[in-house]
Amino acid sequence: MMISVAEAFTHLEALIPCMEHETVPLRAAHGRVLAADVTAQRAQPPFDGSAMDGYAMRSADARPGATAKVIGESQAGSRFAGRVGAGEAVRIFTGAPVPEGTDRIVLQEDVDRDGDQITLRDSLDQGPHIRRKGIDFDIGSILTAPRVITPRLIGLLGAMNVAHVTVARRPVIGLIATGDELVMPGETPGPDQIVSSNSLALAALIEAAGAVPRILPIARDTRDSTIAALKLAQDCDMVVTIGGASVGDHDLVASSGKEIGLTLDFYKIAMRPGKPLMAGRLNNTPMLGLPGNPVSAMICAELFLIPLIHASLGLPFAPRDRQTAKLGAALPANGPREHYMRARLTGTTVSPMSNQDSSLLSILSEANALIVRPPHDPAQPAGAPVQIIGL
Ligand SMILES: Nc1nc2c(c(=O)[nH]1)N[C@H]1C(S)=C(S)[C@@H](COP(=O)(O)OP(=O)(O)OC[C@H]3O[C@@H](n4cnc5c(N)ncnc54)[C@H](O)[C@@H]3O)O[C@H]1N2
Ligand code: MOO
Repeated sequence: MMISVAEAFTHLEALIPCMEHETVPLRAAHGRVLAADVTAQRAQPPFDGSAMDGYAMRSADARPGATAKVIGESQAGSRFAGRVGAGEAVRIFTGAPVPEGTDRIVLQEDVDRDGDQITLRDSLDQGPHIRRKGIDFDIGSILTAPRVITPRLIGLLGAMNVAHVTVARRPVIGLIATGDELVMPGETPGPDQIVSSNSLALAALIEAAGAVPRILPIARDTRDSTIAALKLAQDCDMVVTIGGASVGDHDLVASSGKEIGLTLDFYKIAMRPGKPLMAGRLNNTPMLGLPGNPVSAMICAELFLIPLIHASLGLPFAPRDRQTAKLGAALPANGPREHYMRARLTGTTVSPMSNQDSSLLSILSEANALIVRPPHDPAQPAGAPVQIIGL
């Protein structure tokens, strides 16, 4: 019995690998998921600072035509130590601490200087061009987990002087391709063989999602070879098989796996492509069995494996985001399976690719979106709204 895509997603929640935490230097934290809240070790800026190059004065003195005596200099990294009184100014540069007694920076463009005397021009602006202490963040402010550590976040954490962060360990995903027809990428295929391109594509997808792929030896179409490969995967955080999922005489993943402790939560979903998807546990290790067709494998990985990886890292377990777009061409009625059609999104219009066969990698690589069609969706005219998932 086929279950729906939504039901499959619900089943998968119980299979999310549970990752422990580790501490890494901030420099190595890009792309990781923050696992514990972080406290700012300092305020930013740590003092009232100038936002411009100019002169620090009392705002009461900053009038067109006024004059002031320059009594010192404040530069970034080295402040003016004294106090500034009425009729006085301090030469100041962007990022420098604002001297005591001043509350306003006058731009150097608005000043004529003669020795240690300045005269303010008529073009004076409102100012004050001062960045108050802690305006960006205060000492002790909390950055909450979980969140993905982006380059922008690394900048923020660096400014907080947080040198190490606690992150979820990256799950190791064992990848097992199955089939006598496959050779490892880079080897020379025989006349009836093909390259296991799925292994490479899935490894890249897994890496991009924040996990560590481990490409295991190809399982040949025998019980012994399939069992041997599955056993190699048992110390991974999750095992992903490719192919051998359907009903053919040589589709051995489920039958061989069961001999060594594989229990399936589901097998077959009402989805196109991806019907023979299966999921369960190989003893304690979560297992996802992808169909072998290259497009089916990639789309199932996009829809199910990426959310599983994200959730294992501590992010919410959620289906891929969907948007609405306008159909660029009419579509016939859909069959009983939820159809994920390879498509090209241009602006707000999405057009299905001409051939939806689940073996076509060239079409998959040209696509930048999937149109999601519900089971039994009636025919749709061009211009109708449809749901899409970005690729
Ligand atoms: N009688 C039926 N036949 C099939 C059904 C069905 O319901 N009844 N379902 C079809 C559907 S839908 C799919 S999807 C495929 C999936 O089958 P498997 O998961 O068992 O995949 P394989 O048979 O092993 O391979 C299918 C196809 O993909 C190529 N392949 C496999 N692994 C790789 C790899 N690592 N890299 C690149 N290409 C790979 C393989 O050579 C085959 O061409 O079953 C249909 N059949
Ligand atoms: O469901 Mo299969 O994945 O279409 O080719």
